[in-house]
Amino acid sequence: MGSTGDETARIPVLDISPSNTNGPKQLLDAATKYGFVFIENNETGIAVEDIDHMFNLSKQFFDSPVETKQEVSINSNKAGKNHGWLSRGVETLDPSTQKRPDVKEAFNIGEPLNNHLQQPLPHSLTPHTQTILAFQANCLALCQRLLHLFATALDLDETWFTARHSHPGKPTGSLFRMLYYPRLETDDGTSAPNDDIRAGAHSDFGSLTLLFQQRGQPGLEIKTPSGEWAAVPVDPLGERPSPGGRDETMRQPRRALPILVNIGDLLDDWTGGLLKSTVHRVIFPPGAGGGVDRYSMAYFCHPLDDALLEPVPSKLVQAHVERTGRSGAREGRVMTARDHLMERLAATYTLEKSEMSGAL
Ligand SMILES: O=C(O)CCC(=O)C(=O)O
Ligand SMILES: [Fe+2]
Repeated sequence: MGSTGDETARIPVLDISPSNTNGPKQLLDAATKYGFVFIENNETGIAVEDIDHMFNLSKQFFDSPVETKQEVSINSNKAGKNHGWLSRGVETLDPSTQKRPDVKEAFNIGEPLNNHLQQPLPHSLTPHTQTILAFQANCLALCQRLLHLFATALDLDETWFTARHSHPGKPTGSLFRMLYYPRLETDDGTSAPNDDIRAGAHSDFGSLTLLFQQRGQPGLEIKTPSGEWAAVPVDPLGERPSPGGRDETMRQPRRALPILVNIGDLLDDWTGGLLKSTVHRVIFPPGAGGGVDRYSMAYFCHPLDDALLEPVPSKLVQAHVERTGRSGAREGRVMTARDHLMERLAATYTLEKSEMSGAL
């Protein structure tokens, strides 16, 4: 499984507001070096109240009785494939090393079509449908902003990626996922890490992932090029000491946490590996962090189902493809984004021999 390093991952924190004219280049550099980047959650981001609201809804859902969650189970007839609630023990993200399934629950909500969700919500969430739709729309808008910056940095037509990720009435593979990792319960009341893991090592399937975390609930790690695991901070900016030495933080409005962004396998393949998808996992952190529940939310952004993974007409990408010999095509055939997703899901099904599994 690899040892947990003491290291904290050095992931850059970027300002992508229009006033930062170096934004596109800084974003491309981070994506090619680390595959992970924090985005300052300023006017270009998502309101902290909206994120808090979604975390409250998520907690409310995971706290609800198991029968309520069962109604929207991923295995129930009502929910479409990949959509719905995954109970603890259903998903094993790294079957090659894990003795036991991931210690987590998840609720997968597919991308709305024409502003309508394509699956039933549990009763506790139905009154909040508009809030959820608005949050998904905000996540998509942030991904589109990032894809626009990537196109600029790669010297492409600025809509090259965005046009392939969203079009009214057309389905995509995008998915919004609420995650709940219960704290570790041990017989003696300690929270010492054992063989259990919250989410096994994996890389994400799509183009970009946005990850929302909460203060005091660490656990995410990324694999560094040397093969060590490095902790991803929840708050890479930390609390800055006030000049007078007094703790001013209590009197100030709560600062929004930067949003974590990572590159998925599809964008890695599409760019011949120029943009890197990086392996990551979620652990019970040693010490106090392992003894607290962790809630996170991920938005997995995927292209339109029928988007062709044709060569990206950028000199930078083409030079990289020539070096690596990799492209979005299989045996010379240009795939669609949907083919790409199905190929990944099929590989995961075979590994796990379960009806539904795998990161999206
Ligand atoms: O919860 C997290 O921090 C990460 C979740 C994740 O990597 C995934 O669901 O793909
Ligand atoms: Fe992931």
